[in-house]
Amino acid sequence: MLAVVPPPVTVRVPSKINLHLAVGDLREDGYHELVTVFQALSLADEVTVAVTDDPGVEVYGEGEKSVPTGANNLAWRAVQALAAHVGRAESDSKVRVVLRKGIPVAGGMAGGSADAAATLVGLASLWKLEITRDELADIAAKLGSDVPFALYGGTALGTGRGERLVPVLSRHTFHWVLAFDQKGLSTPRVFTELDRLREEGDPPRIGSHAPVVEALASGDPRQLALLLGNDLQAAAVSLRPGLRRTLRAGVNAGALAGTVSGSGPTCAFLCEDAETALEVAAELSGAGVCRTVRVAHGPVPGARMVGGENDHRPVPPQVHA
Ligand SMILES: C[C@](O)(CO)[C@H](O)COP(=O)(O)OP(=O)(O)OC[C@H]1O[C@@H](n2ccc(N)nc2=O)[C@H](O)[C@@H]1O
Ligand SMILES: Nc1ncnc2c1ncn2[C@@H]1O[C@H](COP(=O)(O)OP(=O)(O)OP(=O)(O)O)[C@@H](O)[C@H]1O
Repeated sequence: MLAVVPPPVTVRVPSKINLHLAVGDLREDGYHELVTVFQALSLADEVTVAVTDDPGVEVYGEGEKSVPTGANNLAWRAVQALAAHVGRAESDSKVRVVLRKGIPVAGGMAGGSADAAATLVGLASLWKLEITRDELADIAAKLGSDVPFALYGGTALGTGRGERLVPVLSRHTFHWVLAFDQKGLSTPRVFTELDRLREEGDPPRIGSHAPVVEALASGDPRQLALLLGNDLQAAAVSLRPGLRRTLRAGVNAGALAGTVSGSGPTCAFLCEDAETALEVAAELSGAGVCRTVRVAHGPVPGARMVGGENDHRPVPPQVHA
C-alpha cells in the first residue's frame, strides 16, 4: 500500500518589539533577569514544513545570506526538539523547512525565534500531534527566551529570562515605523556591553512596567510614546553610535517617539496613526540613516497556519529606503 504524504503546512509568525525592557543583574546561568512588555507586529516571516526525502532548511528573503541552513538554524533545532519530545524516530522526522524572511536577521525583532515557533506549530499539524500550545511553549522556552512569545503573540508581560508570559490588555492598534540597520548586532554581545557599562558607571535604569500596561489599556499612542523604555538601548548605541542619529531622524520625521527594538539595531518609531506612519516612513527613507524602512502595526496574533478560514492575509503597505 502507498503511504499518504500529508500536504505541506505554512505558518505565518510575527516579529516582536519590546515596549518596555528592564534588564536586571546577570544570573549564574549567564542570563539576565528581565521584566519586559512584548508586542507582536505585522512584520512577519512565513515558514513552510513538508515531509521529504531530502531534509534541510532553505532561506529566502530579508538577510537570506546571513542565515545558517545547517544544525545552527533555530528552526532546525525546533524540528529536533519536537521530534525528541514526542519520541519520533529520525526516519519518521524527515522534513524540509522553507523560511521566507521579512524580519531582519540579528535585528532585535526575534526573527530566528519566530521561525522556531512557526516550525513547532507547523510540525504539530503536519505530524498530527495532540499537543497544546502550552506544551509547545515549554519546548519553545528551551530553544530561546523569545520563542514562547512568538507562539502566543499579542501583547504580553515577560519575566524570568523573558520566557514566562502573561497577556496584557491592549485596546488599540498601534502604528510603527521600523528602521533596519546596515548589519545586525549579536544579542549576547549587547547584554555583555550593558554589564560593562554598569561596571564602569551607573547608566540610568528604566522604571516600573505598570504605567506602560495602563497606557496599553487606555489605547492612547501619545501616552504610550512617553513611556517606551529599553535598558539595552544604551548598550546598543554604545556598540553602534549611528543609532543615535537614526532615533533622532524618526522623531524629526514626525514619530511620537522612537526606541531601539530589543538588543537592536532595528529602531522602532511609534506613530499617531497609519497615515502618519506612512509619512514618517517616506521621510525616514530619504534621510540616509538606515538600510530599509518598513511600516507595521500591532498587536497581531502569534504563529498560526496560513490558509485557514480566519486567515485574511493582510498585506501592510511597505516603504523601501
Ligand atoms: C533581547 C531580547 O530579544 C528581549 O526580548 C531577548 O532577551 C533575547 O532573547 P533570545 O534572542 O531568544 O536570547 P537567547 O537565545 O535566549 O539567549 C542568547 C543570549 O543572550 C543573553 N541573554 C538572553 C536573554 C536574557 N534574559 N538574558 C541574557 O543575558 C545571554 O548571553 C544568552 O546566551
Ligand atoms: N531561522 C533563523 N533566522 C535568522 N537567524 C537565525 C536563524 N537561525 C539561526 N540564526 C542565527 O541567529 C542569529 C540571530 O538571529 P535573529 O534574527 O534571531 O536575531 P534577533 O532578531 O536579534 O534575535 P532576538 O531579538 O531574539 O535577540 C543570526 O545572526 C543567525 O546567525
